[in-house]
Amino acid sequence: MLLKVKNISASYKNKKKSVLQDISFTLEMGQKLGIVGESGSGKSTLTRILAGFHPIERGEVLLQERPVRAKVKDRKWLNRKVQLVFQDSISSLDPQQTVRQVLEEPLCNFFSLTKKEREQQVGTILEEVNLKKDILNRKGRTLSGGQAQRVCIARSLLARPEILLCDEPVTGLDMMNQTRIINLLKKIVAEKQLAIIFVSHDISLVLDFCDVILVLKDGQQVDFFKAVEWNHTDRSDYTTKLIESINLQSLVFEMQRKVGDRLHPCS
Ligand SMILES: Nc1ncnc2c1ncn2[C@@H]1O[C@H](COP(=O)(O)OP(=O)(O)OP(=O)(O)O)[C@@H](O)[C@H]1O
Repeated sequence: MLLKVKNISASYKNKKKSVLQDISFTLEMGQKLGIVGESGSGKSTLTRILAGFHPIERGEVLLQERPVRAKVKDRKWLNRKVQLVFQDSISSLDPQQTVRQVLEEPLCNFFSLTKKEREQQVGTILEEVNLKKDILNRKGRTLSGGQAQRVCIARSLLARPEILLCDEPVTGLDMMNQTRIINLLKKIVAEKQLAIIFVSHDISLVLDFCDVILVLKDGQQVDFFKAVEWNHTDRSDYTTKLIESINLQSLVFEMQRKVGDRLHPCS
């Protein structure tokens, strides 16, 4: 078991009620977990907890059996194991840094490598995320949204994380770039030994991309199910409404394609 979240609750100082109540799920290596829910349902709070940025009130989170806590002394350990990719990729890049500096940072922070080894790893990761080498001397603010998101994904992967935590990673990108980033993330999980947690308000995207889905509503877990079992009858009314709200034709097509891919992985 890679990650175990057991009956956690969380709140903010200025809020009377817990903003997350009794959340439980597990995540295995290589799995893609989607967290879906409307605005204010607690998705970002949950991701902050998993990355060790927000404390829990009750319950526990175990990453490879070790408790995840919002403590400074656990910061370095968690920073490498759980890497974050945000929606607003351009503003998560330091405007003063070149892409080369951005990509070398995790290598310097987490590993003892020679300059040549760092250059090799940066070169390899650029190829993996489909970026050309000439991007290395450019600064974050000169990049397009799609390029900036690829740089952020590359930076995260260089830390060799166990979990890539993507919070609305394609929101704000045009359709073409959304598809490219989703395909890139699919390729990454298929090739590397890691798990992805993909946070989105868009259930059709999550059903297409993820293996298991956690649905949140007002801080409560209303469903946790396998994506291929999306049409089972024991879904909550809320999840059923969410699913009904998307274009059913395209969903059936996507699910058939997904099941087909699993049955015939080489075709
Ligand atoms: N820093 C904060 N201080 C106080 N309350 C907060 C804070 N951040 C979030 N909240 C509250 O916690 C609840 C959950 O918010 P959260 O941002 O986790 O939801 P979300 O599902 O990620 O929403 P969105 O999709 O809009 O980002 C909301 O009621 C929100 O108002």
